[in-house]
Amino acid sequence: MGVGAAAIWGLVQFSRSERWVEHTYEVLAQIERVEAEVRRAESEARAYRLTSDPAHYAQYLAAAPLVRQRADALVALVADNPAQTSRAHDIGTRARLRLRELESLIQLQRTHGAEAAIAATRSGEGARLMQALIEAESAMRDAESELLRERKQASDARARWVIGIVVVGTLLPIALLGLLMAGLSRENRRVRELEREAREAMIELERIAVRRDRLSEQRRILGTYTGLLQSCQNLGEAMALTGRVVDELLPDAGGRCYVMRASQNLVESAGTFGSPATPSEDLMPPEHCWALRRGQVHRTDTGHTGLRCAHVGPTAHSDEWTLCVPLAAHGTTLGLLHVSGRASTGSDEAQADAVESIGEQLSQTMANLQLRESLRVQSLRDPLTQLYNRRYLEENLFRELQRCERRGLPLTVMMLDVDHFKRFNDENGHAAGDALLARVGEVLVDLTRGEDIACRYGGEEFTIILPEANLEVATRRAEEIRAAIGSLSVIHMRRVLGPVTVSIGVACFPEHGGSPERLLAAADSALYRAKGHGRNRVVISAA
Ligand SMILES: Nc1nc2c(ncn2[C@@H]2O[C@H](COP(=O)(O)OP(=O)(O)OP(=O)(O)O)[C@@H](O)[C@H]2O)c(=O)[nH]1
Repeated sequence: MGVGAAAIWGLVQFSRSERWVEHTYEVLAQIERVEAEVRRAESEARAYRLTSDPAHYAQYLAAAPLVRQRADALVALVADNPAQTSRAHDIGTRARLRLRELESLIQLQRTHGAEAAIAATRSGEGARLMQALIEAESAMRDAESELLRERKQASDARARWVIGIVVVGTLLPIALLGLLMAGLSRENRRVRELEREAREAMIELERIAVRRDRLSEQRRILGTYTGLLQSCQNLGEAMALTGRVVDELLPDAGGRCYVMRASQNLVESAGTFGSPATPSEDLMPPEHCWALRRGQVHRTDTGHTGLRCAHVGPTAHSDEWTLCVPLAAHGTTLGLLHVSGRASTGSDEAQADAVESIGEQLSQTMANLQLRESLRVQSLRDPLTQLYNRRYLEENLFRELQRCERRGLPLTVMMLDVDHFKRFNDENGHAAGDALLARVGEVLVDLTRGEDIACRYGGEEFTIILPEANLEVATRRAEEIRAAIGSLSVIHMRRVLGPVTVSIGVACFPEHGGSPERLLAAADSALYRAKGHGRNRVVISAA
């Protein structure tokens, strides 16, 4: 706005200066016109003097008033400048003087002839008057030229000022516009940055919400798992449940649950689940797994530099990860939980943590189940021979008998007693007697089938139930047992003990009895008879 006003003011001033310059030129032109008219009148007067042609006289008469007019116009033109007005008056006066001298010459010619007029010119008066006029004109012209110079300078200065104003007026808005644009661009960038940060914050929030939902879902699954785990009756159930839960938590991964054998020298797969990214051995020594060696969780993937376990197959995918969680409780290694998957399927640290929690829960459960199992075994087995005890025998004989009866199958009971065991004890010591009984127990396990039930009935007396075995088969088996025990050589305290013999009584369902009591009594009676007939023999019930 200010720049515009200054520019307009500058233009007005410039135009005013220019008008003054034009005015100066006008003044100079007017001086020339005055002189030109004077010279025209002078020329016509001279021509008339020389030719006496009235046409020239008429021309002179026409030129003379113009001289006065031009001189008056010159005075009017410089009316604003007193010095120049005075000079203009001087020019007018001298021009009129020159005209008057010409007129006097013309009158002289008209009255005395051309010769007289020509003679009059020789006085030089005309040349002096003309010279005076030229000098007056020159003085005025010089003064006007000085004015012209000053006015041109003023005009140029104003022109420069206007140009300056215009340039400033043009560049300033451009500069301001540039600054404004830079500010806007900065603001725009800031807004975009804020938008980006807001977007990232939203994405992070969503991620956190998804993670929170996933974690609460994991907690729910783990809570249910822990509850169900406590109700598992055996290791098989616990392993199957664990497989299902790991599958639920890591649907794109898979693996195996392993159980440590009682010998502690092999870890055996007890169940598989999901789709593992890489296979893992069924049966392996514990040394094949870094987690079992070190007793701590072992991971391999791009973020973990852990060594690959020997039980895991070769890498099939670049984004593959493996996780081995040792299952241990009370300082005893119970097994291993092994999972493998691929990072691209979205499994994360939280899921790995969940698998570790599963490992901890499972370890506790395995320890409890093993404890329960050992208590159960203890309550059912004889600790010296590891054979079933009498309580177990009585419970199962009834059940097996019913099963065989329902299916129309035979069942045989053998009663076995070590001959002269008292003497053996007396000669070799009670500990040697124990060693012998334990060895006899092993023979009985070796020579019976899985479904047969070998028990220590009490003392040096054993009972074997052979479901589905008839008298003939059972007698053959009894002979084999008798022969095997007869050829035993037991080494105790670096001494070879024995040999010993056994007597066996055999009773068969349905021939010798239909109830557990009757069968046991029949077998015992047969054993008694075997003893009576000299021992080291098999006697079939006579009932
Ligand atoms: N070392 C040991 N001895 C036992 C155990 N249970 C019972 N005995 C002994 O076994 C012996 C059984 O002796 P007896 O019943 O007289 O029978 P036996 O000497 O084998 O004679 P026969 O049966 O007639 O051939 C007793 O001396 C018991 O002390 C045991 O767990 N360990």
